[in-house]
Amino acid sequence: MTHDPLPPLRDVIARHGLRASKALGQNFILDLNLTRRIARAAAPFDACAVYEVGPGPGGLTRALLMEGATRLVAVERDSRTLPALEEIKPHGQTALK
Ligand SMILES: C[S@@+](CC[C@H](N)C(=O)[O-])C[C@H]1O[C@@H](n2cnc3c(N)ncnc32)[C@H](O)[C@@H]1O
Repeated sequence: MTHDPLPPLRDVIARHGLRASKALGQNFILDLNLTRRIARAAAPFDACAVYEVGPGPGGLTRALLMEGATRLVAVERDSRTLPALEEIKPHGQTALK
């Protein structure tokens, strides 16, 4: 996906009642321009499997998909974020653990 077809991350976070937990070191990046810059710094993803540790609600995950990651495995310890991550799943070959 080259554009973001998903609702704004801020809305997704609100809809799922997510709050960043200090105990889990959480800090969710809402700025898609910033997450895309981060993802671009790691690109290109041709023929790569991308492993993302700690996607939270998926801000960087979306950006990785938009910048060309087609095989993405995201591992998150906070199960509260899984419903938000599930919304991203149909937009890439994404595995959630
Ligand atoms: C700073 S937040 C990053 C959030 C996200 N990447 C973003 O784009 O905003 C770090 C994330 O790592 C997760 N985390 C912390 N320890 C972890 C672990 N051992 N395995 C998987 N996820 C972990 C936290 O629950 C949190 O969601």
